[in-house]
Amino acid sequence: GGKWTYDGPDGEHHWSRNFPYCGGAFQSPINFQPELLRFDPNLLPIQLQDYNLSTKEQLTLSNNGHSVLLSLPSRMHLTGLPHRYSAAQLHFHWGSSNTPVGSEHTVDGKQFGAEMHLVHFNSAKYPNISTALDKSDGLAVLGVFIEVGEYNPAFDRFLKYVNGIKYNGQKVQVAGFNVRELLPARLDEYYRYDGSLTTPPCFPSVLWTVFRNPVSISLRQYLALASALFSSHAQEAAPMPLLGNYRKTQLMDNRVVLVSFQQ
Ligand SMILES: NS(=O)(=O)c1c(F)c(F)c(S(=O)(=O)CCO)c(N[C@H]2CCCc3ccccc32)c1F
Ligand SMILES: [Zn+2]
Repeated sequence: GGKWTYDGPDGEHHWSRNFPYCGGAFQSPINFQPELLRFDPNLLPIQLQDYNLSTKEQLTLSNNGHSVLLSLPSRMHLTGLPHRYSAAQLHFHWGSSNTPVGSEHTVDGKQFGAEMHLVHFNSAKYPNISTALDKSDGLAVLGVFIEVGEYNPAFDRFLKYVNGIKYNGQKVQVAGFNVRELLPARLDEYYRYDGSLTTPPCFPSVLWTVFRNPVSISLRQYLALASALFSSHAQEAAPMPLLGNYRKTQLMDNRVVLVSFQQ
């Protein structure tokens, strides 16, 4: 599909011209408004299978001009959801160096420093993510709020390589690690709703699970994301910093947000 950006003439208000679903219903992200939350006792703790990758495993860290992505082997998967969902990649959304707020989902209007997404596809029903992408039961994304605060050694497993992927199209190999360490302690406390990809093509195909509790990274780690990366290619004359790569919150369209926690 066509090129798209987060601001300017190809920014989010124009996405629906080339990507019709972006102007449709059940879009993400959303604001978690306390009065619209409903406790659901049937929401099970999320179970991570094979998340502890061997250091012999090689993962690809890449800059695709929209975010920084880490490829994940499909052997990694989730249970505790309506289907088995296999991992595909994780990526981030962040703000800028002088405005360290860039999460996509918000809680009662509060935006966090950044947000990590682990994209999975319904491997019980579809052979790969490409076939699952536009199916209503195709994807499950885990969202993790990130706060700027204490240093987080788990994030340095890959953040220390971002200088090798400063420009769009660049990739480096990083050693496998325990991806569980990137997630908050409580996998039983989360927001759950039906939504979409937050970037074009915006397919309404995502079962969202956003964990209640944020993780923290240091300001220096945050700046590795928010000041080291460019959306432009290396050889382009005018380098374009990759900043503010988050979509604004979308209409609820009569959706209810379920929560697995009570107080
Ligand atoms: N917030 S979000 O909705 O989770 C989300 C992003 F924000 C995001 F930027 C990406 S992207 O970097 O791939 C650039 C956009 O195509 C994705 N990719 C997904 C969907 C698109 C195709 C694809 C193919 C293989 C693996 C993952 C994906 C994404 F799902
Ligand atoms: Zn995302």
